[in-house]
Amino acid sequence: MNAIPTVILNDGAWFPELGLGTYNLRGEEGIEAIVAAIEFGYRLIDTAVNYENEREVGEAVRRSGVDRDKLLVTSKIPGRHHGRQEAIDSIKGSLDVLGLKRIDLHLIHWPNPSVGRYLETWRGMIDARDQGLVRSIGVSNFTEDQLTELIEETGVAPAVNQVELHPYFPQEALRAFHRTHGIRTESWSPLARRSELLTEQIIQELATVHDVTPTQVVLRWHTQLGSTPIPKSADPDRQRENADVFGFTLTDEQVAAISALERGRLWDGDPRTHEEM
Ligand SMILES: NC(=O)C1=CN([C@@H]2O[C@H](COP(=O)(O)OP(=O)(O)OC[C@H]3O[C@@H](n4cnc5c(N)ncnc54)[C@H](OP(=O)(O)O)[C@@H]3O)[C@@H](O)[C@H]2O)C=CC1
Ligand SMILES: O=C(O)C(=O)[C@@H](O)[C@H](O)C(=O)CO
Repeated sequence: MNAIPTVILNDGAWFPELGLGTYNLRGEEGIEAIVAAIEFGYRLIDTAVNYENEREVGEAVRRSGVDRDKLLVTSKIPGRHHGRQEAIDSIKGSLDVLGLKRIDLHLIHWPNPSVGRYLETWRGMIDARDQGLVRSIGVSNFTEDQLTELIEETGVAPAVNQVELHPYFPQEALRAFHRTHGIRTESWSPLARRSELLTEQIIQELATVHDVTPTQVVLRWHTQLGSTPIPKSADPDRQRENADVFGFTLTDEQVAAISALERGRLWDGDPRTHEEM
């Protein structure tokens, strides 16, 4: 298997082109699944306070035996912790539960615009970075307008915006905005949560053409768009399959044909209206 390549974020930190989602990976089985992924070469592990599995992620990092500096752990501030001091307290809480000295990338999980505290929260994230509690800071589910506000008010652009992105929802305009501002795109639900996406004719055809699996076609599409997908799998064979996508290249036409599957979000996760606490 080819190693997972890395890119450099706008703050100079390294960042893998593919990582592991951990939503619903909990308990001893969850720890074992995450350790297995690290053994296959995953270096980016995505968690959140609201996944209630930061303990498992921290334990997997320790158990893996891989040098801490070669692993990148992401966690996220939930809506109920919005606010400048609340953000710092939330990060300290995450560090405690993870049992780690540093979080590599911390995100505001959802902007929750009706609460109106994401800008204050962003100021707290900047403080936390300056205090060395986290290495990189970013956001999740932020729109262009919200990103613009953060940048104009603080002069600090998020390193990453983790958003819903898959062939049914390719987010072309938002990705272009990210490119202009040096923000790395990260794709959540990159496999569209194993919906009928994997049986779409174009995906099946390209899998045959490249002698890979449908999942690998989809994940390669993400990386060629310049986004970091974080597929979740509890199964070691599927984890290995998902990470092994750097040995073939889709043509520009093939990338465009996959993007043409666009039809919209998986569920009603529009961050202008959907809020999570
Ligand atoms: N910031 C945010 O608001 C959000 C962030 N996320 C993050 O993104 C991650 C990934 O998104 P998620 O919603 O989990 O969905 P994914 O698109 O990653 O799909 C996960 C599903 O696909 C299955 N699967 C994985 N690999 C394969 C494969 N090779 N072949 C067939 N089926 C496969 C998994 O099953 P199995 O485990 O059995 O393999 C699981 O049912 C989350 O885990 C979380 O970390 C997700 C949603 C919102
Ligand atoms: O997985 C995440 O990070 C989420 O934010 C989820 O809560 C997601 O919004 C979801 O699964 C809702 O059904």
